[in-house]
Amino acid sequence: MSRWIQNGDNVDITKERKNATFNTERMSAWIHGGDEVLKRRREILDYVKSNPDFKDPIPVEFLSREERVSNGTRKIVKMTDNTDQIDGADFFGEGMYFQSLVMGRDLHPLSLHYIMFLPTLQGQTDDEQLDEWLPKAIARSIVGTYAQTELGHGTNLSKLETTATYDPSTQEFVLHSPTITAAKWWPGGLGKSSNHAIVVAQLYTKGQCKGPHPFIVQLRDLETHKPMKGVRLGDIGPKLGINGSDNGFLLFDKYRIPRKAMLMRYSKVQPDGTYIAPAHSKLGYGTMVFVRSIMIKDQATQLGAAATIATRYSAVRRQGEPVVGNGEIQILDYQTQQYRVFPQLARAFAFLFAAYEIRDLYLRLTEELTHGNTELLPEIHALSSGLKSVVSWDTAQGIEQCRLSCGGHGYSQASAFPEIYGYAVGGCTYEGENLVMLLQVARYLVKAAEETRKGTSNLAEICGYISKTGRRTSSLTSIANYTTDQIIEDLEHVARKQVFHAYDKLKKAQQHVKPEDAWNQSSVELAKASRWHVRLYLVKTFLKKVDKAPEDLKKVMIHVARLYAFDIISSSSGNFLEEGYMRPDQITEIKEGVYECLAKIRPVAVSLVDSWDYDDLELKSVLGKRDGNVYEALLQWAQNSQLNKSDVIPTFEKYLGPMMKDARSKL
Ligand SMILES: CCCCCCCCCCCCCCCCCCCCC/C=C/C(=O)SCCNC(=O)CCNC(=O)[C@H](O)C(C)(C)COP(=O)(O)OP(=O)(O)OC[C@H]1O[C@@H](n2cnc3c(N)ncnc32)[C@H](O)[C@@H]1OP(=O)(O)O
Ligand SMILES: Cc1cc2nc3c(=O)[nH]c(=O)nc-3n(C[C@H](O)[C@H](O)[C@H](O)COP(=O)(O)OP(=O)(O)OC[C@H]3O[C@@H](n4cnc5c(N)ncnc54)[C@H](O)[C@@H]3O)c2cc1C
Repeated sequence: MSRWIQNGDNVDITKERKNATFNTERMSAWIHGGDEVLKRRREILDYVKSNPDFKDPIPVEFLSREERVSNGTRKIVKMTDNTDQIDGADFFGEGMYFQSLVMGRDLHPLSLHYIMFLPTLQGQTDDEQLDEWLPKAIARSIVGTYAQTELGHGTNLSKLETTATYDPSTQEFVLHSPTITAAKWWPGGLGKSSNHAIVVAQLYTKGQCKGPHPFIVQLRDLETHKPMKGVRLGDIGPKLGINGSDNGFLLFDKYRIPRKAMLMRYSKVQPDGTYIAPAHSKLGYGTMVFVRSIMIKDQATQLGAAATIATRYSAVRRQGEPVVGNGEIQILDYQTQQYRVFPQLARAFAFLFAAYEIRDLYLRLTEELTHGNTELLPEIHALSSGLKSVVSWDTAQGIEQCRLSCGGHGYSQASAFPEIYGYAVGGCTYEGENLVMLLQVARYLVKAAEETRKGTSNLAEICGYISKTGRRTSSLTSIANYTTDQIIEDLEHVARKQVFHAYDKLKKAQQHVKPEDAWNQSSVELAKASRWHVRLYLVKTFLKKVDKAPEDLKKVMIHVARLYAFDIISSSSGNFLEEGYMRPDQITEIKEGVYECLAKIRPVAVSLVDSWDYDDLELKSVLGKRDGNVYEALLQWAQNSQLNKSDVIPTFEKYLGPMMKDARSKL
């Protein structure tokens, strides 16, 4: 039974909760990593709810840009005054939850300080630099961002234009933006809030360019907060989402910084200008790998929120009367509605469980790097890049499906969908544009294919399927007997086939054209191979997690996990039918499997979304309210509109009034 049934809740949603075949508390604990984690979430929630400093004056949708930045800044300062309320070391868990409750989806002027500035200091400084900068950054006596992208270059770091030229006579670097396209553009919090930044610039020493390197740079005076001489910066204006964040631009005019401003854990420049290269050329990209890994949980949380809103609303919304006279039915009863919403819920779970895996892998990498071992780097780069791309894309599409499933009310900002979408879809672009990152995965897969073809393969577990000899036809007989192993075998077949298809295309093209043209001409197929590789990983991870679940939870979650897999197969049936691997009747079976899963999930859908443990404070959606009383809440929400401050607005007196008066006088 759910703990959420209260007097005054909408009757339909109450009835749904009574249908639960499992304990939502147990399910929540399983989803979030155990009873203790759940208990801590509740404590953090209670703390946030009880603190008036974290309240918004009105829903943020009604605030202007300046008010959003100001309100966000006020809250994040209060929030970070109170980090003793959470386990600071558990950024992925308690940190992200705390900030999500307090800050919502607007981001804020300290986002980059915590997500990239601090992690770069931790990951890229030598001991002396760490001692100098980390305490200041933790104490927030300085606020920093991560300034890498430029107007002219985002993806291709090797062509960044900002230069850092070493001058041994003064032991300083001279930072310079030689062109307009060299202007740093996008960094969060850069416009008006940060007084420091990690600036990624082309390092020149002894007349040679050594490629992009990170520097810690003071941008504003610590007392007046005015830009330093030689530094020009500002806000880049409103965006599709995250308008509480002052993303900014930055130009340098021969701005001098000390030699020790170059972060020297891996690469070094000695006082005489001698350059010492890092053990692995991509170690300097470590913070991006970190963010790509934490993004997976963030995206899963956004898609889970969208699915929760759509499911709860679909339980209380009644529309259509299939049997005339029997009254309108809950829209959740329509199979088409279930087909639209439940796969999004299944995806959100798949992404969350993958997020746990990538977190563990990232922690292993950090540990290995402390021993100077970089072996895991290519694997985690490929996996985090691939997950980031597939997850953020599916999340954006999924949020939109959830929005559409709520009809007209989904289009209102009251639903929270515009906020959720605007926030989450940025993830398709930042930390590496999705297609570019898929092509990074492809480089890894091409190597695995090459190894396999040479017969010398000793592949990492994650791409072990590439060297397997699979079946020529699917062993699926009936959906009821379709086992986890068979599902994985079938997905492995398609992933492997696409990897070799792309690989062979590339090799063939290489015989006729230059390597870069061959790559370009094969890139659509290569990106497809990457997507299949990631989907396979997601399905495996999800099924593995459910396999280990306690029996009472497994009974429910198995349908969700199978829906995730069947939805992938049925919506790409062409790939499975190719060369007769599957027969049309097998695809029909899988489609029936989808419908069966929808029917199994239907009665417990509300309880399943309750198990995600979103509080109304976190959802920030009128449609997704736990009590289901959406109509009263919509009417109340609309009262916040600035236009409702008076019955007759000045614009009427100015334009519409005279127009109508004039027309009346002519009749
Ligand atoms: C405790 C207190 C708590 C307080 C709480 C506060 C709470 C704070 C808030 C928390 C909120 C949580 C929510 C989190 C998510 C939301 C975040 C939103 C913020 C968004 C911020 C965005 C920032 C940015 O976007 S920064 C800019 C990012 N830019 C990019 O990603 C650029 C993409 N380009 C690249 O990465 C590269 O250029 C690349 C990889 C495309 C090509 O690089 P290259 O150097 O040209 O290399 P290439 O020749 O292609 O390849 C050579 C070789 O190297 C391999 N490679 C490349 N990269 C890596 C790597 N990183 N690691 C390992 N190997 C790598 C590549 O694969 C090649 O290998 P081979 O094939 O073997 O040759
Ligand atoms: C919300 C948001 C927040 C951000 N925050 C920060 C920040 O804090 N700090 C920071 O430094 N940056 C930040 N960025 C910038 C972000 O990292 C870049 O936008 C991103 O890396 C993509 O680079 P780009 O914009 O130059 O796109 P481009 O690289 O110009 O991409 C444009 C198109 O070209 C394609 N393309 C490019 N290269 C290739 C290739 N090699 N092969 C095939 N196709 C290619 C892409 O797929 C894409 O379709 C942020 C961006 C956003 C949207």
